[in-house]
Amino acid sequence: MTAQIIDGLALSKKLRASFKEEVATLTAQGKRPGLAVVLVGEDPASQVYVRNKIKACEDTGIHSVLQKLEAETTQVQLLAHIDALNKDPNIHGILVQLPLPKHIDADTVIEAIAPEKDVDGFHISSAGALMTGLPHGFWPCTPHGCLKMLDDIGYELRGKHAVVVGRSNIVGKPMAMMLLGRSATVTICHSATPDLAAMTRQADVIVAAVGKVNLITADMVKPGAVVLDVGMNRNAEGKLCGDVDFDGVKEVASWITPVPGGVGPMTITMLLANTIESAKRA
Ligand SMILES: Nc1nc2c(c(=O)[nH]1)N[C@@H](CN(C=O)c1ccc(C(=O)N[C@@H](CCC(=O)O)C(=O)O)cc1)CN2
Repeated sequence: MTAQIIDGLALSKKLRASFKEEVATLTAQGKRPGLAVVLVGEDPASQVYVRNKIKACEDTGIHSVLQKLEAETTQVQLLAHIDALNKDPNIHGILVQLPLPKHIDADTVIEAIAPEKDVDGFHISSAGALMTGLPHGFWPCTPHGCLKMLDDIGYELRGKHAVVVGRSNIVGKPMAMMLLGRSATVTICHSATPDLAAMTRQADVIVAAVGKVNLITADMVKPGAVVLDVGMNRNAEGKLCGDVDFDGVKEVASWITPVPGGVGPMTITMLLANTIESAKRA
């Protein structure tokens, strides 16, 4: 079996076209969605992601503001920027690009964002809403993008076994909650899981979100499983790749996401969706 590709670029294009129409309608009603992106320092990958986010806003008609702060910015200064954005009526979403420089505590910064503008879905209020199934807050963009991809291929999660590899607050934990919300049986694996392959071999759906090249190989995948690759790594040749050995696993899986062109673009697409939703709620 050769897996079918879940094309995150194509799905993003389709969704963003519908967002463009929605934004035009909101703008005509005087409710143009606005996103503020805050980047501290000069991490090269973060610069690319931030640029892509601003470009996606421009393409969709969303008002965007990029605040580039130098790496030496203090936590107090950053918190003052966030406070100003919290009070800005033209801004419906605030995003602080991660990772932050080591002298800044990311948790403190995330908690300073007004929950109603937390379009990254990282605030404790959004996390609590996801955990309890309440309809306020926002869902984190990367796992939400994964769920959208499963919906797009018409995959029914109810009763399926999903194995999430990775337990970060950004991907692993919220992904597990979203899958649970769809009545999947969910296993979360991490660095202390003794036999990862024994777990993944039982999975109907694997979400790999660790940041390790070739962590998931063909022998670890049940024939016909759906494999979503959230990893964003560089291999020994400097080529962008995920956590999954794509060439091997595609011969076993039924569906698979590529890197690049899979989950990554969907992260930005769901950020746009959250920003629009925030403007609608305002
Ligand atoms: N505040 C946030 N920080 C970070 C998040 C986040 O959701 N919010 N996630 C990641 C980085 N990220 C978004 O910020 C992100 C990563 C990758 C992509 C993407 O489209 N990747 C492309 C390849 C891009 C390239 O050529 O380098 C792909 O997979 O096709 C988008 C967003 C950590 N920080």
